[in-house]
Amino acid sequence: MEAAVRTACIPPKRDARCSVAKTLKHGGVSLPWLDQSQPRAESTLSMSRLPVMSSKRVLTNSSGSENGQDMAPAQKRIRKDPESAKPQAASTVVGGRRPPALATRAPLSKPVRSVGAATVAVGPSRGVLKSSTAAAKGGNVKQPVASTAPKTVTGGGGNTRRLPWDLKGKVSDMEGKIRNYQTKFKSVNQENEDLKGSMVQTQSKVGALQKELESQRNQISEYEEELQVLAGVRDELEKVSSERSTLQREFSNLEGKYKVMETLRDSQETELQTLKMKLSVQESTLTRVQANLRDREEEVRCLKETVAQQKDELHGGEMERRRLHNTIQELKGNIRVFCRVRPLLTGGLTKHIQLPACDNKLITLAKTEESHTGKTADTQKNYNFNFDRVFGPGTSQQEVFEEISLLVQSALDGYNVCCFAYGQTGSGKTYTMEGDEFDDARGVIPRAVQQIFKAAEKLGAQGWEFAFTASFVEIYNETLRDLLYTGKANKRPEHEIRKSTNNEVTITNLTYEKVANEDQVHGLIALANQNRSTAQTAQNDRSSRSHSVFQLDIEGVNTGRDIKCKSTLCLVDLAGSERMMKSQSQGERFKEMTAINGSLSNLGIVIAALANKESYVPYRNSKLTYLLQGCLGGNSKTLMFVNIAPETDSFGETLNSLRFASKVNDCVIGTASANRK
Ligand SMILES: Nc1ncnc2c1ncn2[C@@H]1O[C@H](COP(=O)(O)OP(=O)(O)OP(=O)(O)O)[C@@H](O)[C@H]1O
Repeated sequence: MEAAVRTACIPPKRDARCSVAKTLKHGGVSLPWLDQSQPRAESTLSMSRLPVMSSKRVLTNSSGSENGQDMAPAQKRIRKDPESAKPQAASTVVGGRRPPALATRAPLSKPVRSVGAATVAVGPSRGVLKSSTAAAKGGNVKQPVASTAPKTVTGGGGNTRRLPWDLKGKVSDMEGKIRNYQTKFKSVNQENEDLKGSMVQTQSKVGALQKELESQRNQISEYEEELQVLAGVRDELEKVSSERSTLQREFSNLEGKYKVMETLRDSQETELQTLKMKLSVQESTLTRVQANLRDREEEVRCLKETVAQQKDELHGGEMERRRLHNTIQELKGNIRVFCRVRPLLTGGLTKHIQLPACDNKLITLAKTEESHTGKTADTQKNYNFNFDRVFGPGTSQQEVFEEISLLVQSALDGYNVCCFAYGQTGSGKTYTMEGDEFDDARGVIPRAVQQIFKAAEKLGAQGWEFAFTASFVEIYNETLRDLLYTGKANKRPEHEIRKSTNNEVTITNLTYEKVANEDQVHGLIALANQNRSTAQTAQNDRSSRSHSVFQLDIEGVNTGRDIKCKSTLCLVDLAGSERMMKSQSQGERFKEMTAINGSLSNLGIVIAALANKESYVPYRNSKLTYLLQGCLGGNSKTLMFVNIAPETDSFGETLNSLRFASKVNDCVIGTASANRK
């Protein structure tokens, strides 16, 4: 019933406000909260209810939710900017648009009718509603409703209305309402003050909270910094941890190695012990050996003394050998002649000639002479020649060399030695001097060279050192030609024989090749043969018409005994000695034969002059004698091979050669003396 009365007394908000305003204007009563000229009162009213409504209700409607979370942002906005919230609320009310909105939104929360007359004043705020309700409960709201009951008319819907004429009643109602509103206004003001107070408190709390928040933020930033530091520390720790694990792995590896090393050390210690034992055994052995060694050293010292004595004796023996050797050579004569008969090459013997009878030193050349008259029998004429040695046709190269090897030995003892082969063309001069390349057929030159180097090596043990220089020269038509020349043919130099102040004969521009062994000499002989064959191609059979002279200069030094020796081994293959008449030479050949015969007859003249001890020896009459001057003089040992051919048609030349050789053989060229210092 009371609710019904309250509902009847409360008009729709807008209508009621307008009707009250009209009534008051008409009645001359001034209501400050309705007057447009009193914005302060309305503003105050608005502040008391609208901010709450606008913040809470609007948020509720817009989101459709009333929970605290949705409200929180709005509340925060109000707290942050409370001043800005006031005009908003005020403008909402002043614009006069808020009430319809409230009326429209009212059904979303609670039915308007349940609020009763307090709906306009309270609005949707629960706090205000509670206050209004509390005010109503206080009895202020209910008062004007019951006093005019007799003068009200109840409509079909149950509402009570005053009769139109009951103005007093209406005024009374309005006054009741005014009182009611004033009471509400007061309570709202009070509530507003309370809210202000609480807002100030809240603001101070907010400030405190902000400070606290700031300090919290600072602390957070400190914590963050600390966190960063700690993150760094954590990284460091992680690094250290990984390093630690690496170190642990290395450590475990090292442990493994250490164990292996320990095992190795143990085995080596064992080995060391064994070695120590062996060492002690060895040391005792060494002591014994050292004692033995001292004994042996003493023995060696004694032996060395003996060796030295024996060396002295050997040297004395060597000197004695040389002296005796020289004596023998002197007894044999310083110029000796060997005759060698070449074997028959082609045909057999004719009935008119016999092979020369050879008997060591005798050769008999026999010739059967036919009786021209026919009355007497054919007569045989023998030509006997004595030489130092006669080699028959069957004599080997080795046998021939054995006879002259003593002479070759003299070259190492410091004597000049000259060996030359004389004879007609084809009699075997080259065969005797050079021979064939096969071992058995090797001639005097290769065998002499071999002997020289072997003997030099043996003498090396007695302190001798030898140096050898080889040269090979050809004399053709009284012209010298270097057989060891290796340059261009058109640039061959000319050569002259020179004699130094110490009577040494040299040839200008000649190749003097230092040789140290037998093979090198063989190489030079091969080169000389090549040079001779080249010349021979240009001029047929030239070698037969030229003299070839191989010279080996020997220098020996015995430093220990301060002895030096110097000598020349001269080996000569003479040109063919056939007579000019037989050859019936003409032109170039005549010139050749003239040169050959001139040099060969001059050789005979020189030998004869030496034999006769003539004051003048015509060495310079031919290149051959000039070149061989050192080897033909008093300080030399000379050997002449006279080579003869056994054929019938060579009889005359053979006889001629034997006669020439016989003259040489009769010469006694004085006593040779060794060239020693
Ligand atoms: N003792 C010998 N035993 C075998 N063969 C020989 C003997 N002597 C010479 N001959 C041979 O006789 C030939 C002529 O000999 P060689 O050429 O030595 O004569 P040469 O006197 O040097 O002639 P040239 O004056 O023309 O040089 C050669 O074929 C050679 O091999």
